[in-house]
Amino acid sequence: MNPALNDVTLDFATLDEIREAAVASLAPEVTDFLEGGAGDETTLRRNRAAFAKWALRPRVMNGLVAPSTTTTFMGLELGLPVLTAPFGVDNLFDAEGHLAVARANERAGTLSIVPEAGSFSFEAVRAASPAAAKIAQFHPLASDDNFLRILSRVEAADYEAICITCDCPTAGWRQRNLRNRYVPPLSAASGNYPPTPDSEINDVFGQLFELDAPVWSWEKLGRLLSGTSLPWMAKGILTPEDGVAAVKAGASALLVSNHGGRQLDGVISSLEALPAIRAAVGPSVEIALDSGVRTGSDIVKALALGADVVVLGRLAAYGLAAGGEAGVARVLELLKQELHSVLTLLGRGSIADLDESAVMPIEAP
Ligand SMILES: Cc1cc2nc3c(=O)[nH]c(=O)nc-3n(C[C@H](O)[C@H](O)[C@H](O)COP(=O)(O)O)c2cc1C
Ligand SMILES: O=C(O)C(=O)c1ccccc1
Repeated sequence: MNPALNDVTLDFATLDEIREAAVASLAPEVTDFLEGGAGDETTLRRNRAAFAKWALRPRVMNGLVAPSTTTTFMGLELGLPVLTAPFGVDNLFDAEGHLAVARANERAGTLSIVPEAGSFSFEAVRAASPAAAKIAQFHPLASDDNFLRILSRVEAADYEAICITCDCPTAGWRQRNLRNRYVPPLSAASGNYPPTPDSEINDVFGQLFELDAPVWSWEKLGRLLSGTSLPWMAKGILTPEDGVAAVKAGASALLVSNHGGRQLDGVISSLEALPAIRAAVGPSVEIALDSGVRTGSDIVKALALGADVVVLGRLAAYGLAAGGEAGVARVLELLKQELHSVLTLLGRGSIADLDESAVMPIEAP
């Protein structure tokens, strides 16, 4: 964050202004790292195009009063059907990183998914905001011992749910970073791995830079998580087959995601993937969706097509870069206001009222 922006943060009138302020405050190679995708960025573009292929179907004059946006996800209460995404190397965007993200979520009544590869430890983020830092994300990478050690820390710090990132055994082929000769600093991803002689940081995140990294199995993941009483969600699901496999391994929730177009270029958008995954796992499995969510009407479309909540990656990071805690809080506030406007104009009194009748497929404009 540019400190000069501090006192004007609440003047941000639109989410686009927040993105512009973020880009203005970051070095160009950091902006490319944040905004870029893998390969030709086909999937990155597709994530946005997918939302434009659905129109809203409003019902008017139905006597509704102010819409309700409260819900629950994985047993946790939310004022909005929104979580912020686990994004690593967060002190590249603001010195307070996920401490600020969690505090902003607390202000909005939403929750933060706290990353293993963040600049602050799970314990520190939880302490900064026990009300919002309730879900810890970690990677099925490197040794079983390290995975179980992280799990124990998350349990001891009183996190209430877990998110396992399943689509990132190795980093995607990110051409902007290659052209910029840019690799984000390992130190910014080391909040959970302070540099001691026996630190395993290089085992865990070193694997992200290996091309032929070993990939875990559902069977192994399910076995290592069988000892925890915390519910877990599988992040990075794009097919009904993997949705069903994750549930079989013990997941109670799925995060339908292509990692914001940053992993395998050429895959479908998460919004396109969602309906078949919902159909395959049925109504009892909770589903979150990320990758391309940028507006209140995007939230409505994702929920109408089968998601229970959405997760914000770039939008949260833009807020952080534009104004630290206040910037993220402003992102969440503007989204909430837009969501209220859209629900009222759509004639839906609560997010539970969002089903397929709220949308129709159209030719992309
Ligand atoms: C800078 C950055 C860092 C990220 N780091 C992680 C990470 O450490 N773990 C993870 O599971 N996903 C990570 N992601 C992916 C996000 O959790 C999320 O899936 C993605 O940003 C959603 O798409 P969106 O940015 O279009 O909202 C990262 C994303 C960005 C932009
Ligand atoms: O950049 C990413 O998408 C990502 O997942 C990540 C993972 C570890 C450290 C930093 C970013």
